[in-house]
Amino acid sequence: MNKNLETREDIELLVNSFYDKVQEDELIGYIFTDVAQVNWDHHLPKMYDFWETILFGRKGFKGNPMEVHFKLNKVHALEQKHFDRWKSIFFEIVDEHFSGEMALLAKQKASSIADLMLLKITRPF
Ligand code: HEM
Repeated sequence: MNKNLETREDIELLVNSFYDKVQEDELIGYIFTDVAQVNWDHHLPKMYDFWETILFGRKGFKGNPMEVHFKLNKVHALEQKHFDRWKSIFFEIVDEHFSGEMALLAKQKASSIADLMLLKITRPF
């Protein structure tokens, strides 16, 4: 039985492991490393804040994820297959480290945000 997802440290572990795996992925890794040339020192803390806000309701995240991905899509088309892979890596990493209600919630939230993002990107009206 894995541990519950309950602290900032847990989120840091989740986010770090997730993006380690994302960067190595042959289908979506290059979008982060080559296309967007993500500055990880900047992006990772932002993602800790994002997930703390989503899961624990703590104020802290400032950003506009829909806008960021909308712009990214103009540089490199983001398609269903990319979001499917994003979700499957996220699910895998959550399940590798955590169990319990928060782990389930993290997967549900990730999934619904990903689906909404793809919908907005493909039908921007
Ligand atoms: C294939 C799918 C995706 C790709 C390729 C992608 C890629 C990116 C990239 C390149 C950035 C900008 C990083 C930077 O330079 O600072 C970013 C930011 C971000 N992404 Fe994604 N992303 C994807 C899906 C998602 C999903 C499903 C979520 C949420 C569940 C998400 C949440 C975020 C957030 C919160 C930010 C920060 C936004 C901000 O700065 O306001 N991404 N993403």
